[in-house]
Amino acid sequence: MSRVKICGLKTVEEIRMVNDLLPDYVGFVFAKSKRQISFSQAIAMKQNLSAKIKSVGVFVNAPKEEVLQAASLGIVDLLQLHGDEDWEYVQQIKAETGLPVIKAIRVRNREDILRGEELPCDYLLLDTYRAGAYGGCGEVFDWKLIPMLKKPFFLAGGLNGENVQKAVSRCCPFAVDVSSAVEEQGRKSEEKVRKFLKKVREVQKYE
Ligand SMILES: O=C(O)c1ccccc1NCC(=O)[C@H](O)[C@H](O)COP(=O)(O)O
Repeated sequence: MSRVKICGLKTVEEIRMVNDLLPDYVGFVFAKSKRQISFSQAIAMKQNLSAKIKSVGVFVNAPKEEVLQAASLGIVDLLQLHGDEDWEYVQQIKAETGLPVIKAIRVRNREDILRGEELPCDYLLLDTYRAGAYGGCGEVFDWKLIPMLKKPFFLAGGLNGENVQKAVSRCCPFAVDVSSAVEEQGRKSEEKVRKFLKKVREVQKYE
């Protein structure tokens, strides 16, 4: 049964909306992005978030102190490292925060994914590679590149209400992750999030 992460929420209103729909995870983007939020925004959002939904802090090559601060503020239940963080960085963040770590891999080829498996993280997140952008691009990568993996993985990159059932059946991810396709004018759309969740839950009913 694939879980669902809705990434890039920016407001308490969006939090109230997902509290009714209950995805498994929401992502708070602290990296430079059109979806970037501050720690004080995240505090208000986490205070209003249902205890049934876990919050994931998304960082790109951040100073370790920044990640440790987010962990100590209690605004994140998991950490997503979405940049070029190496083995030592991942290991240190995991040891010092005690939080589960998701390491994002921007996939160009199968070797990128296999190298990711060697990192001391709890989960991988497989996303589309696009030069000059770290994430949230809304583009699909070639799922045929995904090998058999030992680690559970989040599948990201251009997922939407039309392709997510195929993605779940073909790739069997631990979770699917979406951002761009559930937005309307830069905000998460209730209708699109609802449809995405329905599609994921539907495919699993028939398996
Ligand atoms: O979403 C962003 O703006 C972002 C910026 C920098 C690093 C990571 C970012 N997002 C991480 C995610 O987990 C997204 O959900 C993932 O990249 C998929 O996005 P999309 O293809 O738009 O569904």
